[in-house]
Amino acid sequence: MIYRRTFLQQTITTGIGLSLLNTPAKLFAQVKKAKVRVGLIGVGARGQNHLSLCLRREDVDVIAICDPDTKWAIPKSMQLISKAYGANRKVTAYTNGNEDFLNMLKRDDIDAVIIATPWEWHTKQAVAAMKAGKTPAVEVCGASDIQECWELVNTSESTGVPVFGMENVCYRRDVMAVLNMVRQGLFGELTHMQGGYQHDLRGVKFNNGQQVYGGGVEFGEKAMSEAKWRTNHSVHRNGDLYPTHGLGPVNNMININRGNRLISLSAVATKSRGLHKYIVDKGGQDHPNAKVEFKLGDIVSTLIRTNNGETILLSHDTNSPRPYSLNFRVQGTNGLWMDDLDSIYVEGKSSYDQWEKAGKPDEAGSYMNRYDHPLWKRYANDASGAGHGGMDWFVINSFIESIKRGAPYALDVYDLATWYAITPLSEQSVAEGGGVQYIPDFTRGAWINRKPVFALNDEW
Ligand SMILES: NC(=O)c1ccc[n+]([C@@H]2O[C@H](COP(=O)([O-])OP(=O)(O)OC[C@H]3O[C@@H](n4cnc5c(N)ncnc54)[C@H](O)[C@@H]3O)[C@@H](O)[C@H]2O)c1
Repeated sequence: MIYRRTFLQQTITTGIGLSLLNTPAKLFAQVKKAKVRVGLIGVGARGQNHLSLCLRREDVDVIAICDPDTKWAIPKSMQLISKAYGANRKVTAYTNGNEDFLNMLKRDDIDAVIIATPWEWHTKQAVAAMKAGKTPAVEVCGASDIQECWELVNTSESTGVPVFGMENVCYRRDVMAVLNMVRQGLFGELTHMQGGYQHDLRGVKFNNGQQVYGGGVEFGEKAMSEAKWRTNHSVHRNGDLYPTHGLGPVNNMININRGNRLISLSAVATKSRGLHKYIVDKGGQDHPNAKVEFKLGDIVSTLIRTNNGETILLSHDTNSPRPYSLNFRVQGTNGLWMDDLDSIYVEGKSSYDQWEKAGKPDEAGSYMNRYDHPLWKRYANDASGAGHGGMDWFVINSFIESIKRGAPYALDVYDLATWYAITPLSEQSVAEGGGVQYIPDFTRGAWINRKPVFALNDEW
């Protein structure tokens, strides 16, 4: 067990002053370590990415993996492990059904776990990890209900075990350069932001059971990887099911949970057409899945209001043919950046009413070059070849370096709970025709004094 209980948690567990249970435990203390011993829960498509990155690092020992899929996930992961570690080093695989992660968590030689499982497992597994004294890094999604978000926060506070939220887009190179621009005041005072998940997932939501992507229109038991579980969320739910890629990055720009907070949202959805059409186009009108009624609207728009007066528009658009875009727009009193058109406008610098190109980090003199974030300047080579243009390296690096240094996570349990909460609240809002939903303050008031910690320098 690597976690020292802080004074605050000692006070709670010794029963002096129960009212402290309502105070956020900001004092999570990790013990510094030279090497982090990691277990992975869920080694499907995403878990294998994380596994590869862990295997590349000299400061990580992969101790165990856990996944009930012995046909694909476990053999593929074991191949990666033996390629990196050779035949003599033993890494244990826990494969005995959905609850075997509990056995993995009983080990006393694991410090941290990475959770990359279907959405419905994240909270259960993160809570069990915290209770077992292992600090979890949890993949992104949205919660099933608000209670889940509170469970994450309450367990983290009561056990003193910190949680890392694996929002990799926060580490995207252009997004970090824009964060740098924001912090240097280029856009003036921010007023409005946009972000979202606009990704044609039809080939992810359906496959033929033999390959991860496309090749058929099956989902559920006849399919593999995400089509096995993710598509069912589109059958039963109507809201922003994947809010974090758009929200996480812009939250860092306006210091959400650190001097600012999300207050309320209102969401609306279009009709649902794309998934049904895809099944008919690819599988024919007579395919049994052509009878499935999908609840998820093709495009869900969620408008969020913050305490400090900004608005954030999130879009969730995963059922239609379209090129990938996270739809970022970051706008202030002095100008704005939009990623779709690679465009930027800064009053006093840009010609009146004319967009400029934001450019690329390797284009001398471009905005992206001049404002390239110090972390990327320092670590671009280490990140090279890692998933999603390198940002996946940064997310693992941030998790591991924080543990090694005994430092607070840059993306913590309050961030995770806030991101996750958007999903059930947007579902509720859509069901009420756009009715306003209030977003809980998971910090219980501590946001007023908490200070920004995300990527303040070039360290990690
Ligand atoms: N941040 C990103 O860019 C990004 C990209 C892809 C996926 N993800 C997220 O990663 C997570 C996993 O997605 P994926 O694409 O790897 O899906 P996947 O279906 O390929 O992998 C999930 C794995 O979890 C395993 N699993 C299911 N129940 C389990 C349990 N009870 N215990 C242990 N393992 C269990 C499955 O057998 C499967 O191998 C999801 O939350 C997804 O949204 C994030």
